Amino acid sequence: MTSVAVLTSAGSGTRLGLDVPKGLVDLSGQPLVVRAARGLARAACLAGIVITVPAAELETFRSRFPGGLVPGTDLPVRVVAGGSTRQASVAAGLAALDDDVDVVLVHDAARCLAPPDLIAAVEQTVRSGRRAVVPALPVTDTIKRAGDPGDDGAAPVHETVQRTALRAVQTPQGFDRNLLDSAHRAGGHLAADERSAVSDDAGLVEALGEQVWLVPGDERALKITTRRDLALAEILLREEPELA
Ligand SMILES: Nc1ccn([C@@H]2O[C@H](COP(=O)(O)OP(=O)(O)OP(=O)(O)O)[C@@H](O)[C@H]2O)c(=O)n1
Ligand SMILES: C[C@](O)(CO)[C@H](O)COP(=O)(O)O
Repeated sequence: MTSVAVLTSAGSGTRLGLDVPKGLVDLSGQPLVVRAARGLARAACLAGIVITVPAAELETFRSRFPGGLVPGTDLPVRVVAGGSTRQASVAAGLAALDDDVDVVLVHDAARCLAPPDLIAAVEQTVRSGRRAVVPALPVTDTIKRAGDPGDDGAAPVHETVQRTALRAVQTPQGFDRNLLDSAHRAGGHLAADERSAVSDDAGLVEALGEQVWLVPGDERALKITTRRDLALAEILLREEPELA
C-alpha cells in the first residue's frame, strides 16, 4: 500500500503578476511549492511527492529540494515537467509514478496552507474504500446564472441558483490510482487546450460515470490566485504559525 502525491506547480501565476512562476513566489520566507510539499510531508501518510513544474524551470525548482527531499524531512521528491494546462500537468505527474503506487493525492501548490489533518483525512477516506474523494466547502454567496453582457457591461440574470447543495471544491483530491489513470486516459484528448481541459481531476472521474465523494474542506486550503489571496495567506500564517 503506497500513497503518493502529485503536486501541481507548473502554472505561471499570471493573475498574481509577479516575475517568477507562482510555485517560486515567496510566502513569509518560503516558496509556495516548498510550503505545499512540507504540508504534504507533515500529513505523514505519503511515500513520496511528484512535483510538476514549468519545463523551462526544472533545475530552479529542483534546487529548492536539496538531495531530492522535502526540506527538513526524509520524504523523497521527484520534479518533472508539467504541461500547458493543469490537466496535462497532472497527467505528466501520473506518468512518473512507480508501479507500486495505489493511492494518489492530487494537490495544488497554490493551496499551500492546506492543513496536514485535511490531507490525512482525504488519504484515509480513499484507503477506507471511497475511490475518489474531494474536500469541499459550502458556497456562502448567493449565486446567479448570467447571460452575455450588453455593450454597457450589464448582464441579464437568467436565474438564482439554489445554493444549499452547492460546494466549492479544494485540493488535495484523493483517488484510487487505477481509477485516476483510467479517467486521465479517457479524458486525455481534452488536456492540451485550456478551453477543453477540466479544472479538477474529479471532473474526469465523474465523466467516467464513477462516484465522487465529498468530505469537509478547510478555509485554510484557499487557492492563492491573486495578490489579495497572498496577503490573506500571510495573515493566516501570522495567526497560526504552526501552519508554517
Ligand atoms: N499548466 C498548468 C497550469 C496550472 N498548474 C497548477 O494548477 C494549480 C492551480 O492553477 P492556478 O492557481 O490557476 O495557477 P496558475 O495557472 O499559475 O495561475 P494563472 O491562471 O493566474 O496563471 C496551480 O498549483 C498551478 O501551478 C499546473 O500545474 N500546470
Ligand atoms: C483543482 C482546483 O484547485 C479545485 O478548486 C481548481 O479547480 C483549479 O482550477 P484552476 O482553474 O486551475 O484555478
